[in-house]
Amino acid sequence: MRKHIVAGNWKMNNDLPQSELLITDLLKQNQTSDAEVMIAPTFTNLWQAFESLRQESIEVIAQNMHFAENGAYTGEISASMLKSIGVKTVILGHSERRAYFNETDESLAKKVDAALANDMRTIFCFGEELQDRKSENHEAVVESQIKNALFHLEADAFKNIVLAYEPVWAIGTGETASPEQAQDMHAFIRKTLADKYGNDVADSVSILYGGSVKPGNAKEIFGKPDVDGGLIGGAALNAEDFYAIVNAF
Ligand SMILES: O=C(CO)COP(=O)(O)O
Repeated sequence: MRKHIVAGNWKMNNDLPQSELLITDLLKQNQTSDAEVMIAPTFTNLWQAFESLRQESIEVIAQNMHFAENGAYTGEISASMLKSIGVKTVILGHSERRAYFNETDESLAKKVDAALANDMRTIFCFGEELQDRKSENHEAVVESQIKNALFHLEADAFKNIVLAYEPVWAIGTGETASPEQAQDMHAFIRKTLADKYGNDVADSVSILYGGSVKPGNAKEIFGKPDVDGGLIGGAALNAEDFYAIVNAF
């Protein structure tokens, strides 16, 4: 059985008091599903979030990290720094990192290696832009993003990899991929994995969907056989909305 995962990516939202408030609200919600729940606050709020949630079933994860262990990389954070405060999972390759901070498949491959070398789990994000979908190139784009950043790994590494398909045209736009579009792409991703690593690996990797998931559409999207969860942006900033999505399984 693959793990169901719902992760809230807070992006660059919430200062420390706002983060504390949202965590207080999250702790008032009831979980009725079997999903693993995660939140990814900004770096400055990670320690506080970790302390508040130490005894709870919500995992605190990071939005990004550098590939180097340490050194002259002003403004960056390493895997070992995250680990030292208890963070065990990191989101890598988000389309906003790729678009605004020049992250490439090549630099992401190094980040994935650094996370794995530190025994950290990676939620690896990828997805096509609108023009790729319009020109029916979406599968080729996604395939190359996955191959370039991940296919140097041994099969065993996929125990620590979660995939997140986030079509760029559906992020923060209110426009969602239809449940069928999500399912088609997730099945394609699983086949791409199976062709390289075999069915056992492909069937064990959780593939999340991200892009305007809301309480109103989560059930239908999560109902698809190859959708194992969601990476949630805007709706993760409200505790009730977020738990309505967590409980959509
Ligand atoms: O980018 C996302 C999660 O990483 C999705 O963001 P939205 O849910 O706001 O569309």
